[in-house]
Amino acid sequence: MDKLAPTEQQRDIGATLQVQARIDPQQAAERCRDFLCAQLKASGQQALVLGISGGVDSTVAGRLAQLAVEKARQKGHQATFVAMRLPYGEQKDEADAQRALQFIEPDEALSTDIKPASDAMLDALEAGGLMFRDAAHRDFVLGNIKARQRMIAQYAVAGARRGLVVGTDQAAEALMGFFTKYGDGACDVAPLTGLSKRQVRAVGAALGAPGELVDKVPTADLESLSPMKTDEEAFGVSYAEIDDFLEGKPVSERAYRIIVSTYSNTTNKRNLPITPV
Ligand SMILES: Nc1ncnc2c1ncn2[C@@H]1O[C@H](COP(=O)(O)OP(=O)(O)OC[C@H]2O[C@@H]([n+]3cccc(C(=O)O)c3)[C@H](O)[C@@H]2O)[C@@H](O)[C@H]1O
Ligand SMILES: Nc1ncnc2c1ncn2[C@@H]1O[C@H](COP(=O)(O)OP(=O)(O)OP(=O)(O)O)[C@@H](O)[C@H]1O
Ligand SMILES: [Mg+2]
Repeated sequence: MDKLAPTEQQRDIGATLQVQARIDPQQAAERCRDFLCAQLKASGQQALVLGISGGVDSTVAGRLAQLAVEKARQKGHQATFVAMRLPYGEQKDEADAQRALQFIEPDEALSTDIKPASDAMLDALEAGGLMFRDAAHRDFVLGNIKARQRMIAQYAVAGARRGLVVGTDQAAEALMGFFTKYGDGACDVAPLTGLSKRQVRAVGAALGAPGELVDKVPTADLESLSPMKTDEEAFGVSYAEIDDFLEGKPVSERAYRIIVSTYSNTTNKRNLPITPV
């Protein structure tokens, strides 16, 4: 299929999301690690906190966080990385999450099941009169409750340990608005900002992450009725096309149309709350 030459609008969006067409993965890894180390010191906090799902983004951000606290300690600062397993009941890819933890080697690993609290909130909303169109609608709303429950858990630990919550948002998710507002979108530091998905994978490979995690098919895995649903299924375009768009390369007309309209429809998710002044 014919591809469209990159447009000015495409270049503007790539620049807004701070994407570079090419990166040196080793240098990018060092930059992200040093960023986290510097923010820890500048904030006067003593810990980094991050949920580890078994997906590539948290594998990479988690290893960077561990390297950052090790560097901070070398410089004489008190610093700990707390990795959190936050499954909703039993997680289908738990083995990948354990593999990620083995690779990251966090100072500390905590595990909290978010199912009881998530289900209790949905039950209470329904008891209070909230109704849904159908089972799929209810399941989608519960998915965002799960993401926000993980946010609550991470901020509780950050509060308890004088920590900063690390976010895993990268340019592909930012472009598609593919995160839960104030759920996984909420964080204090976001080291993967500006990286396309393939660049995140390249940083993971440079860090020595296991191949099966580096190449793993991305899933938000929030919908109980569609477990392990792939992000690409939800988007209707592939990450390769999203990355090409971000890196200023030609993409198909269909991909261009979907990406630009999704970006436009999710503007509010990348902005601060709307105010009257
Ligand atoms: N125009 C506007 N101006 C200001 N605010 C606006 C707005 N339109 C909606 N809103 C607000 O935004 C809310 C909708 O945003 P939000 O609550 O985020 O919900 P929404 O974008 O509908 O759903 C989140 C999407 O992100 C995906 N996700 C979530 C978490 C993790 C991952 C992953 O990749 O791992 C993916 C998830 O599968 C789902 O497709 C509305 O309920 C409303 O409160
Ligand atoms: N089951 C989980 N346990 C712990 N943290 C989780 C879990 N699910 C999601 N998270 C947190 O939410 C973030 C957003 O999820 P997302 O799916 O975008 O990233 P990922 O799973 O790390 O990578 P990928 O997007 O490739 O699946 C994760 O990076 C992680 O910090
Ligand atoms: Mg995931």
